[in-house]
Amino acid sequence: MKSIALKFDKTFDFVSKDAVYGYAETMKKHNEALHNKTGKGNDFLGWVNLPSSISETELADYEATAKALQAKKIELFVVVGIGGSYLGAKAVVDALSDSFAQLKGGDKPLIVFAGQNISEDYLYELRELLKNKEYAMAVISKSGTTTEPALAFRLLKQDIEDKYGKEEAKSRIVAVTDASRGALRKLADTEGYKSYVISDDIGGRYSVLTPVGLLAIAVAGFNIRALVQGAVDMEKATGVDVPFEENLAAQYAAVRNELYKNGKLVEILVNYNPKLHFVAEWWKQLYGESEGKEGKGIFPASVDFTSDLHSMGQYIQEGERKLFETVISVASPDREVRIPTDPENLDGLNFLANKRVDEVNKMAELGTMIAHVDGGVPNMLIELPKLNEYYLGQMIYFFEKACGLSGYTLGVNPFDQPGVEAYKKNMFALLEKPGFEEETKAIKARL
Ligand SMILES: O=P(O)(O)OC[C@H]1O[C@](O)(CO)[C@@H](O)[C@@H]1O
Repeated sequence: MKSIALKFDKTFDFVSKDAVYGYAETMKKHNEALHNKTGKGNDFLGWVNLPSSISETELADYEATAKALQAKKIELFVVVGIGGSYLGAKAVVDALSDSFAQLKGGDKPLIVFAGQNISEDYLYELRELLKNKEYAMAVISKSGTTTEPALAFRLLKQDIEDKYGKEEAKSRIVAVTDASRGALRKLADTEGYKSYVISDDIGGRYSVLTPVGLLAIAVAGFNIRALVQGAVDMEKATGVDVPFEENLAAQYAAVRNELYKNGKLVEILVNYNPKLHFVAEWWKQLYGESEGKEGKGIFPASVDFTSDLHSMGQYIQEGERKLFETVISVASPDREVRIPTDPENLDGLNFLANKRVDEVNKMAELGTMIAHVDGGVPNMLIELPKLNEYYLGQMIYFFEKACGLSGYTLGVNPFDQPGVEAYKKNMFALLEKPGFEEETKAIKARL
């Protein structure tokens, strides 16, 4: 089986090859700390050996639940969750789905999301849609206390019970949450929902290969075994005994840290296939929450090319020189479209006649990389042979492992997110949540 590849020669105008390879020992040490659980945040390292420890029983269970829900002829599967409790599933499902699945329909349920925002319009419009659809639901929250999904689920739970009756609704709701803590665990146990446990040692942003991601991906009709197999193979390929020269995760972590040391403060994840848009959103949470702390960290940004070359391209080419790019490139598209010859050639495009659209896309990709490097933006390339479950599984684990290594190199704990509490505290104070009386007084005095 082929593997995803990492190319970073287009960073050597900015950082030296020697400096990058000079990280070999550091990366080995950090990789050992991840595997031996001796580094910061070592109570959140359940993801390190997760792929190889997913059992046949677990996979069969997710598949059976997905089948049982599909058997109800559901048109929609509503996934209620936010952050790591939604982005992984969204990333994989979008990457594998027909671009127009929402309009074309098909025999597999579409996945829609809720609880990933607090927009009243969004919730109203979703509830209107659900009135006329057959659907089921997963409510996913590791802590079981996150406001956004809890609020959405309060509304949607009532709707599904009104539509199907309490008993049938019960068989259409799956909860994914912590084993014992949190309001969602209590609710799921009291109501008797089918439920899955997110283990304590796996943080939300590292949870896509748990039921948090796998259930929805299976309901959407994709092959979770191939996804997990890709991750298993990448777990092996980035193990402690794999030398730096062969360890893609260690190399990626080294290059981005060396670029950061040399003033490249923003990393832009680039794709040339809009199906990868949410892979970048997932990656932004993974790296942003893991590294952005203690006044440090590369800012993770993303663009969809070539679309954004016509909006953000100017800035990337000539704006502040604090950027570097990591391009995700898919070697072969799934479909073939050739450009026809036009005898009149009024549009002047006959120089492209008989070429595949992907050839034009690839030349845009190559031309852009060269232009951006010339403009002072170092470029790395992650190549996926194809956009399928197996290579996505490889890429997910590659990014996770590299993130752990990168965070340790930066000197932070890549597995906590203390900064997220600040907005929550203010929101609760403003909403006068019981227990926040002092904060309410203090914040109101500032308004
Ligand atoms: O799964 P939960 O506990 O609802 O958390 C959702 C998201 O919220 C955060 O905890 C941030 O508040 C993320 O780390 C997490 O992915």
